[in-house]
Amino acid sequence: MIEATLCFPLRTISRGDDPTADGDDGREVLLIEKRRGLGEGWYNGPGGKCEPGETPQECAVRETREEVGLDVRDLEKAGELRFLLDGEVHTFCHVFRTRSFTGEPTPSEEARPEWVPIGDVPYDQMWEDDRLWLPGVLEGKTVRGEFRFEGGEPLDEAAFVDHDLEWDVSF
Ligand SMILES: Nc1[nH]c(=O)nc2c1ncn2[C@H]1C[C@H](O)[C@@H](COP(=O)(O)OP(=O)(O)OP(=O)(O)O)O1
Repeated sequence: MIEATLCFPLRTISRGDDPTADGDDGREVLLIEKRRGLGEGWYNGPGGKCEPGETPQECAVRETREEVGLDVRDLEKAGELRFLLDGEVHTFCHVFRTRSFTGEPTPSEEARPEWVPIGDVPYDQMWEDDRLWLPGVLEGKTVRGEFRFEGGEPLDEAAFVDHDLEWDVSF
């Protein structure tokens, strides 16, 4: 089983009196377009696999720095997601969000970062499960979820079959 993390940096930008602004109040999330590894070509939060001896929080901080050059702090745990492949736990993923960070998002070999209004998150270019749990996470909720895939490795080519979700959990 792989233990992994995802981190969603959030900010609110001022849109002034822009009449074309939509209903997300200038709230944005930093997504990456993943350039290699699992989920290559899709959007996600920065993140990756935990290294031995590392806490999930430390992993999320390290991966965000490595992938997009942003130093995140004060991470808030927002979710625990279990991704099952053919009945076995493939990845256990800790999800964090934060409004505290320093630095400017910078592309790396692994990722191209992009600030996205939370109403414009490109769910059709993401893992199929994301549309089920990410909107709530971006609204400040906590979630525990299990997502079942079938069809063998790699996970990102397997079929998403079904899921269970529990909201407002404590960690
Ligand atoms: N079903 C799914 N939905 C989702 O949103 N993210 C998923 C997912 N399954 C895996 N992930 C994420 C969790 C984690 O951030 C990442 C793990 O992918 P990888 O194993 O390719 O990690 P990395 O590319 O960061 O590799 P390392 O740099 O070697 O850790 O994929």
